[in-house]
Amino acid sequence: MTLRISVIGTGYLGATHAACLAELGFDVLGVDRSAAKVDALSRGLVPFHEPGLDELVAGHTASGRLRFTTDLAEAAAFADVHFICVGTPQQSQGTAADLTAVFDVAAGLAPHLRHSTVVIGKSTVPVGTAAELAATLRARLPLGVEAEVAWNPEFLREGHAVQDTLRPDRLVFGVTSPGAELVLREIYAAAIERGTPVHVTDLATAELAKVAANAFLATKISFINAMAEISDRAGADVVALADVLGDDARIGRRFLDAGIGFGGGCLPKDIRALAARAAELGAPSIRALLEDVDDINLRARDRAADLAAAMCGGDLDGRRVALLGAAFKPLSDDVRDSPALHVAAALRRRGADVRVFDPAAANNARAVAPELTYVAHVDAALHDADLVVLATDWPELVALDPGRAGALVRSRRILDGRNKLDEEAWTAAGWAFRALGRAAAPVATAPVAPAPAPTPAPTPAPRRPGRLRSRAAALLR
Ligand SMILES: NC(=O)C1=CN([C@@H]2O[C@H](COP(=O)(O)OP(=O)(O)OC[C@H]3O[C@@H](n4cnc5c(N)ncnc54)[C@H](O)[C@@H]3O)[C@@H](O)[C@H]2O)C=CC1
Ligand SMILES: O=C(O)[C@H]1O[C@H](OP(=O)(O)OP(=O)(O)OC[C@H]2O[C@@H](n3ccc(=O)[nH]c3=O)[C@H](O)[C@@H]2O)[C@H](O)[C@@H](O)[C@@H]1O
Repeated sequence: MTLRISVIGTGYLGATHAACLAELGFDVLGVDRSAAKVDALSRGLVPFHEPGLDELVAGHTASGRLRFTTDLAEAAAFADVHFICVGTPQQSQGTAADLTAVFDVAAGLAPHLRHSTVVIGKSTVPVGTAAELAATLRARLPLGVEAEVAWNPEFLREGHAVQDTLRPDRLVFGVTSPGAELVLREIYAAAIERGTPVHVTDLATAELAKVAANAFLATKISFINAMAEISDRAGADVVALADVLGDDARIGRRFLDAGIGFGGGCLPKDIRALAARAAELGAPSIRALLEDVDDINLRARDRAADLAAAMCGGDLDGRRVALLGAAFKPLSDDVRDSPALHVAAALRRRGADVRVFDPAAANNARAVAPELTYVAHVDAALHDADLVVLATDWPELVALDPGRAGALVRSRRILDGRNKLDEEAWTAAGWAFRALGRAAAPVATAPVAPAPAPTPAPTPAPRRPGRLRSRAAALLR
């Protein structure tokens, strides 16, 4: 018999997870407290932008394998296994995670359960949450019914969510019994058969592995942004530097793109939540590290605003700025803690007339930053601009033609906030080009000590020079 699964919380994570479970052949019921979301999803419509998800949701709602409801009692009656995928945002007062939704779900589900089950947490939570959740469930279960809690953190990236869910690079099963492990192995049988590594851990390790992964990624980005800062001071090029680092297989090139830094619904809140949890647990080292990571990240946004002002002669008042991108990353309409919108707001505060274009995120951006001006086409943003800022590296924005763009603007100035544009092509088309960490050769502020007189090179043993060697020799003569 096919396993019947409920997925509680159908946002970016839950809607994707539910649709992919249906794709894998399970009968799935998605649950959300938002009636509007449930209504849209039930009609086969995905209320956010995620490549490939529309087809899955439309197909499986039509076939009846994927349904949605607002009713936890219906989920309790329907499913053998329940996934918790609700939001765990940053608390409105403070930096810790707000776990209200996770505990509300447990408290709301438990009294309706009529047969023993596994409740699998997928939301990102502070270490220790799963154990507390198990106690919350136990306290509300009907007599004779058992519910085991397992933790199965999710590592998908927005913009690649379907592919990451169907073909994960690793699976983490935080369990307290072999039975829960068996259930998880059945759910992920297709990926396991393909050879996906499975890490079976205790609950705490599973919870912590998730936030550690996000903390490491955030640290990598802030590390390269810190190097961008010193590169600007020293007249070095952070992109070339990242290429050098990236060729070391121990380091790797990914997540070393310097620019206006990381944002989104996860990395920023997850490092803050981990720092807060570390403080509670008396683990000061990770807390100190992550506070610095956060500071460096936010400073990158300010440095972009400073550079924009410097490019306009120090004063943005009355300048028209084309801000390209509003989403926190390309291929997404998510604007949660978006660096692009943060920079846009900073430029506006300095008096600039900012016109924002984004291929998918304008509506969401308008809802959180209604004071900005949004335009429906990139040309409308470029028209008469004194400065262009690339803030989100959407492929179509990275591929903009500098010649065509140059015909639309008032002044050919461009700030590449993502270090993704082809500098040579833009400068060849007459643009003043700047990017964070790629100083147009200022500034060694401290005097550099004079180099010691060279010791004479030993006379080389005579031998026939190769072609390259003789060219070098010619250059040196
Ligand atoms: N967005 C992503 O790429 C990933 C997110 N995560 C984690 O997954 C969790 C969810 O994140 P997102 O999907 O991005 O958030 P989201 O805000 O898009 O979705 C959360 C959903 O939960 C629903 N919800 C809230 N309280 C509820 C309740 N009491 N009962 C039923 N539904 C409720 C909301 O209406 C919303 O639809 C977070 O812990 C996040 O850190 C983990 C990996 C990837
Ligand atoms: O927990 C989560 O929700 C997810 O958070 C991130 O995924 P996501 O937020 O979708 O986006 P990323 O691709 O990680 O990018 C995050 C931010 O970092 C920025 N970034 C990324 C890479 C880089 O080199 N430089 C850089 O500034 C991006 O522009 C973006 O603003 C993680 O990559 C996922 O593994 C994780 O599951």
